[in-house]
Amino acid sequence: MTQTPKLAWKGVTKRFGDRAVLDGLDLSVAPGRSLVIIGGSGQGKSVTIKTALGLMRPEGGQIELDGENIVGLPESKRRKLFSRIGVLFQGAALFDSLSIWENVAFRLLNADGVPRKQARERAIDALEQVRLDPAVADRFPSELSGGMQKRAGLARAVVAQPEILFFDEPTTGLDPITAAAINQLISDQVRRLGSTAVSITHDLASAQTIGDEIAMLHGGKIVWRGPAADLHVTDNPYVRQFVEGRPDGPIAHAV
Ligand SMILES: Nc1ncnc2c1ncn2[C@@H]1O[C@H](COP(=O)(O)OP(=O)(O)OP(=O)(O)O)[C@@H](O)[C@H]1O
Repeated sequence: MTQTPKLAWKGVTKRFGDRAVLDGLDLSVAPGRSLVIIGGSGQGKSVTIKTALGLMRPEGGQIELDGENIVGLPESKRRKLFSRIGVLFQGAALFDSLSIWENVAFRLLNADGVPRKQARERAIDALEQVRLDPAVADRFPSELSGGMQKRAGLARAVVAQPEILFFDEPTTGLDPITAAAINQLISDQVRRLGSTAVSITHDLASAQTIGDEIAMLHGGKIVWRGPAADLHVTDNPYVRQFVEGRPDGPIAHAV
């Protein structure tokens, strides 16, 4: 018997005006696996994640978590579902007016009703997991470098030990060395928690560090999927053009 995927998009369609950004998207990720979605700008990578988070509602298809459709869940059920999910948004998305520990513990304090003292301890543990000094806990986001903010965002994503982690362009705006450190931390945390991970990135080095598997989204569908190591050997024309950064090829003709 085949294993039920942790998360699956089944025939998902999402339109904006006349354009179907997702056009019958079929994609799934098995429990404990890390899937990275690559693809050109505007191809619907963020929309794919937003539909799974319930931030955008698809017009067609199903999105299944552990085999159960989660499209159109009422708010109370959606909130419950969120307690099983951690997200690192592009730009870390920390609240400027909250200290770092309050940012990291936001969900514990505001959704899970964890007392402040205990929430602070858990936040500091999570900061240590991402190699941030406990002294950072009482500082504010504006006092941290971009790389440290990403680490704090990662600590917030993992603090409640989620079953599923989403990473939206986790290394955008970082220098290559800091980006490599963040990729390694992401990979370590996903493995430590045994979580299922879905990431989107433009950065191929990032895709190969954090992904067991890579899927390429183009024209609202997955045009290639394979083990991360195959990215550089597949002869799929979409992947070849993307990896080699060539302006000519099926991607240029399709847009
Ligand atoms: N709320 C919205 N209203 C209208 N159009 C939208 C909305 N959100 C996304 N789109 C459109 O959907 C398409 C896909 O957007 P999306 O952000 O998912 O692309 P992406 O693959 O993540 O691109 P990038 O790599 O540039 O971030 C784009 O053409 C975008 O303009």
